[in-house]
Amino acid sequence: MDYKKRYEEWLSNEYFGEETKKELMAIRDDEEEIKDRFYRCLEFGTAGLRGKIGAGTNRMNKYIIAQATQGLADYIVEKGREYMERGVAIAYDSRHFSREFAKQAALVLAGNGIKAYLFEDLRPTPELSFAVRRLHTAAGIVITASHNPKEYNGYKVYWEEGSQILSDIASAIEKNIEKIKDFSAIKTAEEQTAVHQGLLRMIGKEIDDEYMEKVKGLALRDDIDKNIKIVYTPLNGTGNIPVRRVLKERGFTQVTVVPEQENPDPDFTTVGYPNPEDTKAFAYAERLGKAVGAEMLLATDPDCDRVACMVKGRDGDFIPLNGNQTGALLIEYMLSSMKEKGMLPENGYIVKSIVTGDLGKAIARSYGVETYETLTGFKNICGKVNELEREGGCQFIFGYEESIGYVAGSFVRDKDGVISSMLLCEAAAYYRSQGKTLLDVLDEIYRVHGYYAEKLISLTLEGIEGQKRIERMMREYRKNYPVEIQGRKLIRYLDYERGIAFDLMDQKEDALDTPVSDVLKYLFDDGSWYAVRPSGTEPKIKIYIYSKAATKDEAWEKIEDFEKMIMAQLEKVD
Ligand SMILES: O=P(O)(O)OC[C@H]1O[C@H](O)[C@H](O)[C@@H](O)[C@@H]1O
Repeated sequence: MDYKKRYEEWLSNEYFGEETKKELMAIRDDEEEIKDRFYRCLEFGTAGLRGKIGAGTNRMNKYIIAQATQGLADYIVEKGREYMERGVAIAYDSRHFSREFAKQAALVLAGNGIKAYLFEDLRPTPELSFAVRRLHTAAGIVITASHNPKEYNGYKVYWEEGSQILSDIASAIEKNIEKIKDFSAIKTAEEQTAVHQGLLRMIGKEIDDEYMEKVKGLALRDDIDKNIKIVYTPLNGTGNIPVRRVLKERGFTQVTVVPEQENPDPDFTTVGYPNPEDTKAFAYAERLGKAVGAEMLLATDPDCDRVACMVKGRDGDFIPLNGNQTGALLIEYMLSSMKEKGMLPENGYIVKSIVTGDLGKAIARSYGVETYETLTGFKNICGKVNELEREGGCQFIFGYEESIGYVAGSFVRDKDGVISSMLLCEAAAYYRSQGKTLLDVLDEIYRVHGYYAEKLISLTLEGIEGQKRIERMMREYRKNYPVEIQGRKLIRYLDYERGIAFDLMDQKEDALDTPVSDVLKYLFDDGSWYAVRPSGTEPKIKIYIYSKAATKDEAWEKIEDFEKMIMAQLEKVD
């Protein structure tokens, strides 16, 4: 169906309310806007459905939520009675309409005879993963757009092991969605009826308490200096209550929370783009940090599955740590503490993505710990954990990505900003008791393993035109890529879409055993490499550049050379 037909259908079908029709009537003469809202239906990307809030098939609204949930409900019904009774746990964040969308999803499930466990108020995404495992539900839903700007919302789906669905279930749900030709076929229960029939149950404190105990159970040491001064910002999202609570219960007495960003604010008034990967999100925390003499700043993203930190440097300024550096520090802290305490398993492993740097892997190897790699997305990282758990014989220690997502332990199958905030504070407090900051420890790591540098470049290209240009860039780059960069020679490239790895030395092609994904990765003879891929959560093309050298300057020189060459190549594509 073309976009115009979809638009007309939404205007004429009685299922769509007056508000929606009014919103759509207002864009009647704006062809571009109609096209943008209706040229496609939202699809499951890196982290579920994600889009701008508004009326249309390419937008997030209660109809799209109902439609997606009907698709999920059909999938659960196909699985049988037992799955329907086990039901679905639902959480939501602080965004516009998150609460309403969560309720809508619960009522569609109930309308299909599936039990819904709805959190009474906003909760971090990882707690939903915990709830799925704890309540033994068939599935889970979180209404969140993570760190996207305020105009966005999203819909993440979890399956019974507590991790986000992979492409097999996502395409089964998408097929079910396609079958819904008429929105009025979606079954929705009345709230009262759902409660009365035992199909809608509220959950809250009991899950919080158990989750908290589990998180604290991951603590590795108590010989730490808990007087470390920390400034924390939940960026107006869901982290405020759980992160504060875990730090308090672990005995950290000097935690100050940024007051302007403490409470939920769907407009993210003080931060704009609430992504702690971007150091601008730390502006308020930095100011407060200087005023109170903090040694470390922490920021969780709005659904609190990710955390970033900044550490006070020698001159008093706060220095940001990127996801690769924080991951490396957490690996070093965890593995060295486990080793010291005789807790390091012989068959332990960590998981990272193919675009995450190699320093964590080098550290893990030095402790005899294996590293597995997956495609981008925590669903893939935790999917690997699920798979290895089924096979048995090895023990998961830590999973992480360069995009500041980390998890430890086995009770949450997603990245967890609460767990990682606790571990980061613990690590910082432990090293403080030895007179070191996390920056000092990072330097020690570089001295032992070599200097690793990395740069992530994201080009934002919005709308249909942007999407097309990203497609063109990927298509062109696939055919035309540099084989030499300032004397460094390309030795191997991997094309995850075509499922091949090509070795330039012996001109040999191997098949990759990873699922198909639009990612290109180029490896050079000096150990440097880079990858190019479209983002699955934002209208961006992402370029990840990595180098390793004996010194910092040398490592950065390489990054700059690579950046110039890659960007020149990409910018040729208009
Ligand atoms: O690079 P993108 O496709 O935008 O994904 C960025 C991040 O999005 C979500 O948070 C996923 O759970 C992460 O695993 C992923 O790294």
